[in-house]
Formats: sequence, C-alpha cells, structure tokens
Amino acid sequence: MRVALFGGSFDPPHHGHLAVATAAADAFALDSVFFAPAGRQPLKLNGTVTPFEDRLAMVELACLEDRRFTASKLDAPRADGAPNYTVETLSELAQRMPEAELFNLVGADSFLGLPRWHEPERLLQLAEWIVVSRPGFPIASLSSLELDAHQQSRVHLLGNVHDDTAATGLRERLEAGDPCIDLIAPRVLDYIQSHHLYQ
Ligand SMILES: Nc1ncnc2c1ncn2[C@@H]1O[C@H](COP(=O)(O)OP(=O)(O)OP(=O)(O)O)[C@@H](O)[C@H]1O
Ligand SMILES: O=C(O)c1ccc[n+]([C@@H]2O[C@H](COP(=O)([O-])O)[C@@H](O)[C@H]2O)c1
Repeated sequence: MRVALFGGSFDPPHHGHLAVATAAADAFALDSVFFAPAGRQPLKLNGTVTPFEDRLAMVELACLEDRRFTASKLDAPRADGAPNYTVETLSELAQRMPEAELFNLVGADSFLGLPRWHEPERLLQLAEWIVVSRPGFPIASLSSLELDAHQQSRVHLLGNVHDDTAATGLRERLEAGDPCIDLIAPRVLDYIQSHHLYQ
C-alpha cells in the first residue's frame, strides 16, 4: 500500500485540493490519499472560520470525487486542546498501517514553512514528502530550505499543478453570494448552501 496524508484546513475543500491529490495519486501510484482536516493547525492557533465537524463533513463529500480519496479524523481536535502536530499524525498513521509506504502531501506554500513546523527532521524521516506546485510559490524557491542530501532524497517535487484556487478567496466570494460553481464539488456546494456556511 502506498498511502499519503493530506492535511489542511479544508475551509472549504476546493478544486485545488482535488487537483493536488489527483496529480499526486497519479504520479506516485498512491492507493489512498487521506484528507485530514486539522483540528488545531499549530501555526494557525486562532482557528478556522468553520467548525471541525462541518469541515470534516465537506471533506467526506469532496472525497467521493475519486475512489482513492478518504476523509480522515486523524487530526480531529485533541481532548486536551493541544495543536495537531503532523509529526504525531504521521507516527499514528505509521503505527496503524505498519506495512504502508507513507507520504506526506503538501502544496509548495506549506512546504516553505517547514522550518517552523514541530520536529522538521523527524517529519522527513517518518514519511517521504510530495510537494506540489502552487501559483505564486515556484518550485525553485524551495531550494532556500537548505535540506541535506538525505533529506532532499525524501522530498519529491511535482510541478504540473497550476491551480490558483485558494480557500480564502473562495470564502470571500461565497460571502458575496457567488456560488463558485466550477471551483467546489457540487456535493460540497450543496452542503455549504444547506448549512448556511460562509454567509
Ligand atoms: N491551489 C492549490 N495548489 C497547490 N496546493 C494547494 C492548493 N490549495 C491548497 N493547497 C495545499 O493543500 C493543503 C491544504 O490547504 P488549505 O486547506 O490550507 O487550503 P488553502 O486554499 O491554502 O487555504 P487558505 O486560503 O485558507 O490558506 C496545503 O498543503 C496547501 O498548500
Ligand atoms: O506539525 C506542525 O508543526 C505543522 C505546522 C504547520 C502546518 N502543519 C500541517 O500542514 C497541513 C497544511 O497546513 P496549511 O495550513 O499550510 O494548509 C495541515 O495538516 C497542518 O496541520 C503542521
């Protein structure tokens, strides 16, 4: 089994997320991509616009778009209110699936923040990383991270995604009454409308 963890706020899940997961699954022959909404993102402790339960429900609907995609509660809010550190999430996944080849899937913008993540060296040991291009965050800029040769061998760059969808812009457009039909999966859009999110 080749399995990727794909963490994010998913507020809401959008076309960019699906493009990233599809490109990674195709290029790396992934059997499963686990979309894991973050309960408390360690670098965004002020929280998300939308409660975890709604983000998880939207991710479950978005994951119906491809049979390789699965919604995961691995990053559900912790009982003690602690942040969801990816190093802990990947360790948990490795324990649950000891036979799996593990990948961590991120966009180039997230990867540029790696030095500020909890235990970056261990993060690169626990999984191979798939880093996907995002407009405005050129793959070339990733060389500024100064990884050693072994770490570099654990990081795979995927430069064929050019999708400029971002959740922040979508939230603004939804709030203004634009349904963003081409950028959000129809089932997710139905959920947003029936639960009066982003109004
Ligand atoms: N259009 C995109 N292209 C490439 N990667 C993306 C894209 N959208 C999101 N990602 C990646 O998906 C993961 C989860 O992203 P997240 O849920 O925070 O969405 P976002 O659109 O970046 O949200 P926001 O605008 O609120 O910051 C991150 O690793 C991010 O880099
Ligand atoms: O573990 C950390 O220190 C850490 C720091 C920043 C981001 N992350 C995770 O990276 C994923 C993408 O986050 P973001 O906000 O960059 O889209 C999400 O699952 C976060 O929980 C994790």
